[in-house]
Amino acid sequence: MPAQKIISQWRILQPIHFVLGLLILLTVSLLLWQHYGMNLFLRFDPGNFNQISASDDRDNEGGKSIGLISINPKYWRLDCQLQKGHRSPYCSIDFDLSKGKQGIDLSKYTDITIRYRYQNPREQVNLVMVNFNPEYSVESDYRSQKFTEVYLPGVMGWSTYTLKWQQFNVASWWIADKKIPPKWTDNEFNNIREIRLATGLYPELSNHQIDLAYIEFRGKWINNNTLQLLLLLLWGGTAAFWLLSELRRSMLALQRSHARQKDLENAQQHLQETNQLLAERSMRDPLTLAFNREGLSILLAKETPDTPGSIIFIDIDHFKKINDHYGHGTGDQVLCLLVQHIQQQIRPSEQLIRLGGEEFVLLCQHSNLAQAERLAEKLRLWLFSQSWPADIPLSCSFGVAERQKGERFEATLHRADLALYRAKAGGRNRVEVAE
Ligand SMILES: Nc1nc2c(ncn2[C@@H]2O[C@H](COP(=O)(O)OP(=O)(O)OP(=O)(O)O)[C@@H](O)[C@H]2O)c(=O)[nH]1
Repeated sequence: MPAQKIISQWRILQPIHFVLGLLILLTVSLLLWQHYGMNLFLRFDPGNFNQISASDDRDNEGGKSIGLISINPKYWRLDCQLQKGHRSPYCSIDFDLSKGKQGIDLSKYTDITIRYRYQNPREQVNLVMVNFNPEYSVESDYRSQKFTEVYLPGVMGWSTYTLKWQQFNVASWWIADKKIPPKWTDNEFNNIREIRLATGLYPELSNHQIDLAYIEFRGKWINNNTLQLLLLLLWGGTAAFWLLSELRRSMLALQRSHARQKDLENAQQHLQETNQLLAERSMRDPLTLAFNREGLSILLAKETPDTPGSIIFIDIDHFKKINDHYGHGTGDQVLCLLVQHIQQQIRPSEQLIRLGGEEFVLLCQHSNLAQAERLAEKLRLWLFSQSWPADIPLSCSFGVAERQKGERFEATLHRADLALYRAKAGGRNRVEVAE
């Protein structure tokens, strides 16, 4: 595969893929390390431990048993004469683990291995962990410490047993004697001050001999449960972080998309307004801003031949002379002014159209002939009374026609034009009504 292709394939990977890869690698490494390494080990044997002694029931409730310890290179030997006297005669090998007042935390170990032999196979041995906890223990009372024990079979030959802490039980005599509340009756191994290997329950009152080669403790720096919790937190934390960042990314994308949509809407609205403006402009005469012929046809498109109303044809008298005497610019000013004056006098429903040159038409949709004539007369007087550029004496002629039922607009316009013609012919500055 060419290098280019490999690089382009790597590029499609996102940070989350690298994080996932890293997590998987870390998880597998931790699991393997925990399984094959992270070992904790503690061993007591005659070669490495000498804080050992024998104890028995003498000086205690009338006990008369005698326990003696001897040390061989490979094991400790307890010789014990059990004798009647104590309610439960015993001898034991005691491991003193306390340094000052501090014991050893054995709870981090999971496997306890013991190797021993017992000359009397009908008996049991009693392995006891003695834990000090100020909640229920006092320094002055040895028996106030918690006694957690397990019973193992007496075996003739060397035997090795591996135990778990769950196989130990808090001694029932200790709970009963000390009236221990239930919350302190669970196993505890975090401050072990002494380990004892003693003769069992109700032993035969005779000579006993127990040889102990070693006691070993094995465990892991991180136990299974802690490791599982750690991995759970690692994966859960990463997943939560990833979900939150994805959520944030989606929200930002949504915000961006909303902003884009808003921009589009604004642009669309602007376009619509521009279109409307352009359409509006195309309907208007650019000089006077009255409707033009295009505007007229759009206005008429909304009408039917049955739409009632009247038309007033307006024409400036002798406009050519104004142009000739005062110039085309003044003529333009007069046209604009004329439109402004007419707009002031008409209703919103009445529309003024410049047909061309100095010819205008006023559409009066709601007026009959008499009303339109009155309006034409009013406009004539109004325009005649206005002052015009260069004090031009300006007058207009008007031709009025009412739309007949079913009559086309052009026909009405023609009749109004004829009336206008008559107004011109009749001396101008007057209103004529169509027949
Ligand atoms: N200033 C100016 N003059 C225009 C415009 N359009 C047309 N005209 C002029 O308007 C004049 C119209 O003249 P005529 O049709 O003879 O009409 P008139 O002089 O008003 O005479 P009567 O209508 O008979 O009273 C012409 O001189 C045109 O050049 C325009 O947009 N601006």
